[in-house]
Amino acid sequence: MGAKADRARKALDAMKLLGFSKKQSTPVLRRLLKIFNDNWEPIEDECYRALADAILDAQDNNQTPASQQVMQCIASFIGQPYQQTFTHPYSRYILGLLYQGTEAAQEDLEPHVTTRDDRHTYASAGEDDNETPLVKRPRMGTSEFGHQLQPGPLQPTGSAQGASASPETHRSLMLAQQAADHGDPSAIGDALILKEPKPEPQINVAQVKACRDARATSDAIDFNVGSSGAGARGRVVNQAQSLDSSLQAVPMGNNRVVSTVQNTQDASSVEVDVASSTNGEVKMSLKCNLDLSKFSISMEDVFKMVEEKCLHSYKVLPPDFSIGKLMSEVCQSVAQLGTRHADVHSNSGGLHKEAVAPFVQPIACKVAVGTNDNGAGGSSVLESSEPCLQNSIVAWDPELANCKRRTTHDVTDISKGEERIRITVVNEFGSETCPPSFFYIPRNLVFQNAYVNISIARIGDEDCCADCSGNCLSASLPCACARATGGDYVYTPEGLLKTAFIDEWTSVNLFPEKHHRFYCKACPLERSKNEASPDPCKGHLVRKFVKECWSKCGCGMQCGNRVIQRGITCRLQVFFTREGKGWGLRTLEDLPKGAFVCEYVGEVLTSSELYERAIESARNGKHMHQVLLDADWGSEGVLRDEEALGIDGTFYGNVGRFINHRCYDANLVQIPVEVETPDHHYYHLAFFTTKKVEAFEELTWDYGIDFDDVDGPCKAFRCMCGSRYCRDPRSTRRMDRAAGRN
Ligand SMILES: C[S@@+](CC[C@H](N)C(=O)[O-])C[C@H]1O[C@@H](n2cnc3c(N)ncnc32)[C@H](O)[C@@H]1O
Repeated sequence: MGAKADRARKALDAMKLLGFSKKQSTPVLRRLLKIFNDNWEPIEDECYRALADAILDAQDNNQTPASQQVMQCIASFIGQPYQQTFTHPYSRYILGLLYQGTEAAQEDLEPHVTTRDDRHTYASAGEDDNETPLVKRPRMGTSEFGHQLQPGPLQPTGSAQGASASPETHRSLMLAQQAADHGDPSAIGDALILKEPKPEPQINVAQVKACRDARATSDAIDFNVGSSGAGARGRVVNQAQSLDSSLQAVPMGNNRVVSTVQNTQDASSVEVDVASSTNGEVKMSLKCNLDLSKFSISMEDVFKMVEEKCLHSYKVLPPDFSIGKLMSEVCQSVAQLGTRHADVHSNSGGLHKEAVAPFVQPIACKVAVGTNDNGAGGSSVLESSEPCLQNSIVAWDPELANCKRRTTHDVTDISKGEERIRITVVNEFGSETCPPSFFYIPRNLVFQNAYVNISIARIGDEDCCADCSGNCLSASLPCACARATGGDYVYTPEGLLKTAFIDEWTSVNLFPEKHHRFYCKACPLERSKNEASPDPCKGHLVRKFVKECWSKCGCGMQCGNRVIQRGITCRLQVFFTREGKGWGLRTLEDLPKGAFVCEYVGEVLTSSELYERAIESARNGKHMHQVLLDADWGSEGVLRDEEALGIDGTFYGNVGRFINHRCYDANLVQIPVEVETPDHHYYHLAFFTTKKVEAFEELTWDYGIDFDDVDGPCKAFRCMCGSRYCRDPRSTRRMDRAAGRN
């Protein structure tokens, strides 16, 4: 028996001991081997924990979709049997992708395929609830203050690859699951990080088994859901009664979508039918083979029962979860897809335009100009007498964002579809339904004078790996891009930043006094404050860079040395903090140490533009939210103004602008990442986790504020981070510490 077969046998034996059959374990093992490029170690680690987790995950995927829960509830109300015998279509889809190219793909999957549009259709039928972690993952445990807080150089804690194979494995699989939860098959490709993108399978309609033993009298349950999202009405009708005449059910491809939930073994089926009219109404109906003629069912009771069932199945749902809302969202999605469809048609000559539903407002809230809608809530943003620009965030005044323009936030996705994953907004404590106004941008934009020269010609051979192919991390020798980090890649094969690097960066940020500072001869910052006689430079921390492969490299987008350029992949939520810090950002899933969360994104400004904005805001008694890109100013000689850059997330930004400050033991660290430009005038500022973070924990970073600097021009907010190491002398934690109470 070959070594590989021997290892496979051992793995299957180990699974057998855990109660998993060979049939259950074999395809999952094949899949893991593919994910890990035939590397057995992460699979064998911790007594095959990754394999066991993956098998459980595959089983988890057999969740009951909400539409089917509705049918079950109705069946149970009228006392008819309802037997669930199907597989979750998305889990099937994930498996389809994971198994592609393997024998298992052909062996294990029934012919079930769906087109991109049909997946939307199915998602519309109540499957795609991105707002909530429908499948609660097992927690990985959090080590409190997981990294060193003692001054002094941090010791690398060993190779991250070996040290935490299991959580990393877990994360790969979680990402795949979450991608499927989101109905985003393209995300699955990335979740698998090292897999080549595969062509999508093709079929017309999402089909799953359902309603096995139901009687065949074809009744329909119609839900009239207001397109404004105001609520949901329902009634049960006989199939003979068709959709209201006001709602023209037009053929699929215009404004009607039909998703058949069908048992492939018998003829019974549940049909989800969504139609929209030209006056903006959207109507959804579920048709099932149940004899409802003798029963009068309250939709309220049905919804309540479905909600309870969802809670039972999915474990974690937001407090305001309701089937009514889910239905509303289905209707909005139909309308939005209809609008996109309209655009396509109008661009191609306006044909069919009249058949398309007008745009229906998303669940949204408008923020009025000039309202005193300070997202920072109870936190005291003290006003500065003088504009201030430091190496990190100084203070933030969301009101300032309001004074320029007013925008509308979609609380079901603050990114308005700009990110690959939806980012919801919730406020469990206050009356403000959404954060103050700003424009969401997923990537930095140059404001005006900043010199951001992205040019292929400027990238020399030494700054790219043109001869590479596929995934640089699996090459026998590190490519040229790894030279920037001492010839070693900073990422693990699972896409996590290695522990040694995180600890090093964290140390620089936490203990700047222990690290090298660069003092400019002619500091651009001081120059922008006073060109005629600038003050001496106050020093800039020298920070190490990550260098990712990019377009001039021969590798592909799936290369393991490309992480931040793929964008946000973890499930995030903007929420209102209870401590009075205003809005914050949290994760909805467990994250291992080293996970990329998001970039700090905003307008790229020159140091004098930043300063001008700071003056303007100080004049209004306001502060701004600016970060300097000064990590490598020391190697640049004398910088011209247009080369000394910073990022301002006040008016245009991404979720990074919601990350609050925490003294010392923050769970994120900001790291400079070079992607498109070899010089370090411009770079990306990326947030990675410094330790394991549990689902629903707030994400924080240490702004580096010196709270003791009471004489300086900048008056920091009163810190409410709650850390036992809080530096703010006004914080109760620090006062307690000073009094020897903790
Ligand atoms: C980058 S913004 C973070 C998002 C902000 N909380 C919001 O509502 O938009 C920074 C501002 O948040 C508030 N903030 C952040 N961390 C804080 C903390 N630890 N304690 C009190 N306020 C905090 C301060 O008003 C600060 O100026």
